Amino acid sequence: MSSSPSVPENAATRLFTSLKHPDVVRSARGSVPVLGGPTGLGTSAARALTAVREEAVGSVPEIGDPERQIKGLRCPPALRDDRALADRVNERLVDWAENEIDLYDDAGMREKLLAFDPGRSVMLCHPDAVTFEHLVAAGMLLVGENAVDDYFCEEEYGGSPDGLGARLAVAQAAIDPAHMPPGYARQYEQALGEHPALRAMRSAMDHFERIATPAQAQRYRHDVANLYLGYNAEGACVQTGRVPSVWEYLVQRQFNNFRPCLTITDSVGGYELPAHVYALPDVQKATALAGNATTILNDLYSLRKEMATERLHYNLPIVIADEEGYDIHMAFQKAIDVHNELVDAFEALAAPLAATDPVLARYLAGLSNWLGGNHEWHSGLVGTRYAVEP
Ligand SMILES: CC(C)=CCC/C(C)=C(\C)COP(=O)(O)OP(=O)(O)O
Ligand SMILES: [Mg+2]
Repeated sequence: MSSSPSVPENAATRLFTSLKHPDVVRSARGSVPVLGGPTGLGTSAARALTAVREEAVGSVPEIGDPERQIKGLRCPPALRDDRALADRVNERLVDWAENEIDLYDDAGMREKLLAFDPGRSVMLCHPDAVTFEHLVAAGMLLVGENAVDDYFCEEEYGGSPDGLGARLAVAQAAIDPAHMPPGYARQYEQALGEHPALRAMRSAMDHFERIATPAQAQRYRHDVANLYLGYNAEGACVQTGRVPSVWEYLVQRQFNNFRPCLTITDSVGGYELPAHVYALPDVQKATALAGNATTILNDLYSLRKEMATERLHYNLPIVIADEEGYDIHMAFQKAIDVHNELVDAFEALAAPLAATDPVLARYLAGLSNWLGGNHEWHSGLVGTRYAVEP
């Protein structure tokens, strides 16, 4: 059964409401809208996008606990918080992971998944999700992506940098079918069915393809291939014990990035940013800036957890400390500045871009929503998974 989640009234939802033009807001399976030049809607979209940060805090004051947030971090506010909706999504995801995927073979699977709280992540990051099923599809991808990380990259479930590239190529083939003669194809099919992370990604992709157009599904595959390129870069650093320079780390982190989660915003919202608009250099730049900001935010919130491990700590403050000779506290402050510069650059670019095209305005607001939602999700896990100080 599906139902439309409630979305609080604020700057971003006014933006979405103002964009409900029949030519631009269609079901994800509908035809691609033809885009015109700048419109009156576009101009108001740009104003509303800029206003998301300034106005929405006032209209949704109950979201976010300053005590759990990193001081000095500038980020758009989350636009809604609906624990009951998050729980419903979690329930579906746990049922899927336990009964369809058999995701983790240890006894604590349910607790592990609930502690990770993927339902709250997608509820917060996609306040304009068009139906409950769209949120579930986003949640399955999130769980699958983390399963690949757990099983193939991290040590907890046998992951390691050794041989990582070969395993990630097969992981990509779980969402991007390989084509070969039938005799070999049977072995490939069997391999996909035998590994929990591969089963998860394949099933999640099936669900996603029900809410996405072929171009949106292909966008996702491309972003995940880049994610795996980034996992390989991290694996190489861990394997050789080499701390990259700051610029090189930022290059690697642009691939090893939350980007695949952000760029499904239109699919989850039930509309499509056309491929030729998505491909524009400034749209790519805005998307990268948003993805980089929200990924560096993860570095800040997860620093303490990551410093507690034995392996090389792949994290911006660590890299800054190594390059600049700072102590970790100074490096943490500098990494906050990097995050804030990325957010500012995203917003400075997004506002004029939004004025050019109402569908693009909605997509950019969706990226902004993801930044705010992801910040709230991370700070909500402070005390369990994350911390506010190094
Ligand atoms: C969900 C997804 C697409 C993740 C890809 C990128 C990624 C693994 C992160 C941005 C988070 O990195 P990290 O491994 O540091 O995660 P935790 O800090 O352990 O949550
Ligand atoms: Mg981290």
